[in-house]
Amino acid sequence: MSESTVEVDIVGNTLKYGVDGTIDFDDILCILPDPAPSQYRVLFFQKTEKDSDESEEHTYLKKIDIKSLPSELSRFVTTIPSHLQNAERPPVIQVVISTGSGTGKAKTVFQDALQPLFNYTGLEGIEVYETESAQTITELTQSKFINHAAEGIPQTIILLSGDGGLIDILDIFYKSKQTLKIPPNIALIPCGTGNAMASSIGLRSGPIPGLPTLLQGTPSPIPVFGARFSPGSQFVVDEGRQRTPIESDSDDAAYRTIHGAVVASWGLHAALVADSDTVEYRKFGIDRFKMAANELLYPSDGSPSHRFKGKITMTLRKDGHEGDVRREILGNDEHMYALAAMVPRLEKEFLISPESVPLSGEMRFIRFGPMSPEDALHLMTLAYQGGKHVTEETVTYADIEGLRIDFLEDEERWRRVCIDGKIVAVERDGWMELYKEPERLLHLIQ
Ligand SMILES: Nc1ncnc2c1ncn2[C@@H]1O[C@H](COP(=O)(O)OP(=O)(O)OP(=O)(O)O)[C@@H](O)[C@H]1O
Repeated sequence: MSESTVEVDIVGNTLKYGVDGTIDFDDILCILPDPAPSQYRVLFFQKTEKDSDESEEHTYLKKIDIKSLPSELSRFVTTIPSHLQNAERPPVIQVVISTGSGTGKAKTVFQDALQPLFNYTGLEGIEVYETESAQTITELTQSKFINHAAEGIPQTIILLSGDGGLIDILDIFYKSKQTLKIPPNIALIPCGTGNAMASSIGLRSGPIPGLPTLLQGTPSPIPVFGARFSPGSQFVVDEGRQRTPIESDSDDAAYRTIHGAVVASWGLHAALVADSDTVEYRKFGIDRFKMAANELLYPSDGSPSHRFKGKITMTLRKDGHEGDVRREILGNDEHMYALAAMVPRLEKEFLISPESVPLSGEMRFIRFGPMSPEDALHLMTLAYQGGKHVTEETVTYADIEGLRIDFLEDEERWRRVCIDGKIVAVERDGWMELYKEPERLLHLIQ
């Protein structure tokens, strides 16, 4: 790096270099010590302004090499973590670009920031995969990630996606019959719509969210829940037009299982996620959820919002008895919103479960019954205002060990549930049961 190292000055909270180079401290990703003595590499973000209607705004990762380290910059000095570089047991680094996530920015984020990060840090041999269909991540997990884990090969999977990518991976891991020797490390670069997991572990700030944590975070086990369905239940895919079977993870034909780490819901939440998962709605980014909610609360045919019918049974811990549980059936069979969450946030500002601690393994249940659209919207607004909805009398908020719903609906569209963004249509007279998985097979960099 020596041929192009520059002198720097610190003025306030900015680094000045060259003729008119300026870097705001907030735009510094990290400073890497160079193998050469007294040299450092500053990695920083630089935004290009949108100069015409056609061109998109980009945030690029750039670098300068500097001759000395002013003390004001010492807090940025970072060494490459062992989940990216390890002389003794080099990890396989795999990047997955989910081209269908969010509003389709994942590839741009990779080209503008992640690829330069690899170049500037000298990380080589990175395997990069782009999704070509909704099955790509599942196929990659079956053909690559599971085998590495079974062979004891350390691996880091960098996911440029929403929650969907994480869920595709974990479902295959939890259904695998292989003995898994080493959990993969998963790093999230949130590129989805809700990005519930990334929002919950605090990855949603900075010019490229997730990138600082990739460099400075450490792995933690991911708690996972299982959702068992009565055997005729199916995935809803292709904008609601098709149904696909749920792979069974056991020889037991009595149920089907899906795994998740974020949320299982029925009622308003599941219906709005399902209805808004179309190419048309996806163009609106995060607003697609509010638009679909509006249509459900104020149906355009003038009918009242739906009263979802089903019997809900909560499994609760008995006070003071570790491991002992009791079951409680809700007194009312009509519902508007029923949701179990393993994380506090479903979007950056949507705090559905303020008492949830991310990655703690707790599961919380949030439910309210049929009410006017205005009152329902008020509760949703409170959720955006620091999760205040949970103190309202109309809301049930409970720390649960499990949950069962027996659906009492004739029409399929009211039997749709959402598991971490995936939609399942439960069969008529069918049921869903949620439970906490005892094992932790994957690690998340946080
Ligand atoms: N090239 C592709 N063709 C078809 N489907 C794709 C493609 N790439 C990704 N997908 C699918 O698009 C969906 C995107 O899900 P993902 O969770 O990553 O984003 P999101 O739904 O926008 O965000 P979130 O779940 O955080 O709200 C997934 O079901 C994924 O399998």
